[in-house]
Order: sequence, then C-alpha cells, then structure tokens
Amino acid sequence: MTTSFETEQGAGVTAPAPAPGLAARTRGLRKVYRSAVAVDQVDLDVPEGAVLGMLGPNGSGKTTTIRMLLGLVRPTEGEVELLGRRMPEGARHALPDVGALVEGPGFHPFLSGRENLRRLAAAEPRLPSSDIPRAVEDALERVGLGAAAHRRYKAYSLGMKQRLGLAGALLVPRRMVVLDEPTNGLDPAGTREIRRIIGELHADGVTVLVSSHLLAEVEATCTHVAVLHAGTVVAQGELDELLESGSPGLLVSTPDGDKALETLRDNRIPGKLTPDGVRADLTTATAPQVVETLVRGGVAIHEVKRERTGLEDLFARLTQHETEHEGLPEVEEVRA
Ligand SMILES: Nc1ncnc2c1ncn2[C@@H]1O[C@H](COP(=O)(O)OP(=O)(O)OP(=O)(O)O)[C@@H](O)[C@H]1O
Repeated sequence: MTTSFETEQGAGVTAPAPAPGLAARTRGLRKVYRSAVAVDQVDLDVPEGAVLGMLGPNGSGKTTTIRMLLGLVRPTEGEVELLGRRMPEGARHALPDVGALVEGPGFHPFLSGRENLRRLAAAEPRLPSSDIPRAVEDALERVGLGAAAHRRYKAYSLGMKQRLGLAGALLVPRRMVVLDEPTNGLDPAGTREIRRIIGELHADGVTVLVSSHLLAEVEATCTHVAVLHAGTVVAQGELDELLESGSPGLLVSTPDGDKALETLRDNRIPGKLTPDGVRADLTTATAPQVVETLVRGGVAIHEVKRERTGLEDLFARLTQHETEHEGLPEVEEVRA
C-alpha cells in the first residue's frame, strides 16, 4: 500500500504508508560529514504515546539523529518519517504538531524572554494572534520563568535559556515533543521540573523523544529507550524489558560464603559463590527476602548490592570506553 506525501512545493510524491502506531521512524539513516560518520544505519522506532529516551555518550549521534528527524539536516542516506510524513519534504505539515528544544534555539539576545516567545508564537501556524498573549504567559509559567520573563535573553543563565527553549516547544498543544538534552545546565530543582513536565506530557498522550547521556535520567522519565554508540543504535526497546534483560542477581559480601550458600539453598533460592561472598538469584525471591533469609540463618553481611542489569552493564561499558579516552578513572564494573 502506498500513500501520497506532499513535498515542500506541494507536489505529491509516492512513499510507503505511514507506520501504524509509530510517531516517528527512521530506516537506514546515515549522516556523513566531511570529517566523520555522525550517524550510521540507524533504524529508530518511536511508538505513539511513548517517552523514548535516546541515550548515548557525547558524540554518539543523538543530536544529529534528532536534527534529521526534524528535517533540520538532510540525511546522506536513509528514510525519516515524522507523524506519518516523509522528512524533510513533509516538514510543513508535520512540524506544527511537533514542539522541539534543540541545541542553540535562535533567540534574540536583546529581547526579553517574553518578547522572544511572542515572536515564536507569531510563527505558530495554528495559533490565532488573539491567543498569543495567553499562550505565552501559560508557557512561561509552566517552565517557571514567569518572574524572569521581562529580563533580556542575554542575561539568562544556561538553565533559564533551556527553560525558554522548552516554553517555545510548549506554546501550543503538540502530538510530539522532542527535547535534546533538556536538563543541560539545570540545577536539581530544574531537572525535577523537566521530569514533571515530561510526565504531564506523557499523561496527556503526547509522544516525547528526549536525549540524554545519563542513564539515571532516562530511567526516571522514559517508557522506552534507544542506546546510541558511535552513530549506531546498539539497543532499543521498552525500558523495563531492557533493564530486566540478563538474570537479576543480588551480590552479598560476606566472610561466611559457604554458610550463606547453604542457607540460600535450604530456602530454595539459587545462588553461587563469588570472591566476596555469594550471588543470589532474584528470579524467585526479592532482595529483602534474600537478606532476611541470610540474617535469620546467622550469616554476617558486610554489603549488599544489586548486580547490574543488561542495560546498566551495556551503558557502563560504553561510557567506560568514553572515560578511558578522556583519561578519567574507569567506571567500576560489578560482576558475579
Ligand atoms: N556539523 C557537523 N560537522 C562535522 N561533524 C559533525 C557535525 N555535527 C556533528 N558532527 C560529528 O558527528 C558526531 C555525532 O555528533 P552529535 O552532536 O550528533 O552527537 P551527540 O550524541 O548529540 O553528542 P553530545 O551529547 O555531545 O551533543 C560527532 O563526532 C560530531 O563531532
């Protein structure tokens, strides 16, 4: 089945039917700059209504992928579909439904936050001019910039600039919101506010694509994750499934390894000896149950920690590679 897409000039072109259930999709996406392959063979699926975290170390291709999704950069090869439109040709039709915070929003340094937002709002095709003042004030309040709205953009901190960019993305109701490293420059309170806003968008059924180089941030906000490394997607899917991949285990540090193993086995909890004590399998028992069982069995416990899950382990290896390059200490790997 095929359907007709409009080009920027309005002429129809034949393209595959929009993928059902997907707000955005890329196939074989590749971007080559003169000096580097920024993105290579990226097949990304962003399910409708999901909060998808694009997770990757610096330089892994997150921003380039997002820019191609939004039609800001033309791919060297491959296809991009955004809200059922082929990009960049369908940009005029898809983009009014997409709010985006991408690197370096073009705000005017000598205008206030409010004046900058009004200029942005005037360019929103679906916002009648009589609604602009209300939409601007609502967006300013939503990102916590109401009190600083009169100040010039050039006097804003990095965090305030991020908030203004976010306000621009939220000027009108959207089907999809794309946020490139939205917590950059924000303090912990600002980070919590971004999480809250993402949660609200998700509750309203809006699809959110958010990039981050922090696993904890993706874990706190996302339903899905795509892990990028050196321009390619190395893992993709529902967050829970990826976190649970690999059998979960609890590492118990104890001088009584043999006694601990015997106690676990007496209580039908699979386990094995490790250099520091035992590893208890958590498929049949929870972590508190394992600890309680060992304590009741008279086992001395020095330390207990959860074994890294598949996603944590994968991401630790990727970021370890990155920190080695920077000459920083290696990320500690925990293995049974
Ligand atoms: N305009 C450009 N010209 C040349 N190389 C570029 C350009 N934009 C990106 N690159 C290169 O492409 C690679 C991917 O960059 P990109 O900004 O997409 O990564 P990222 O994951 O968003 O990184 P960060 O978290 O640091 O923003 C990097 O090696 C980068 O140097």
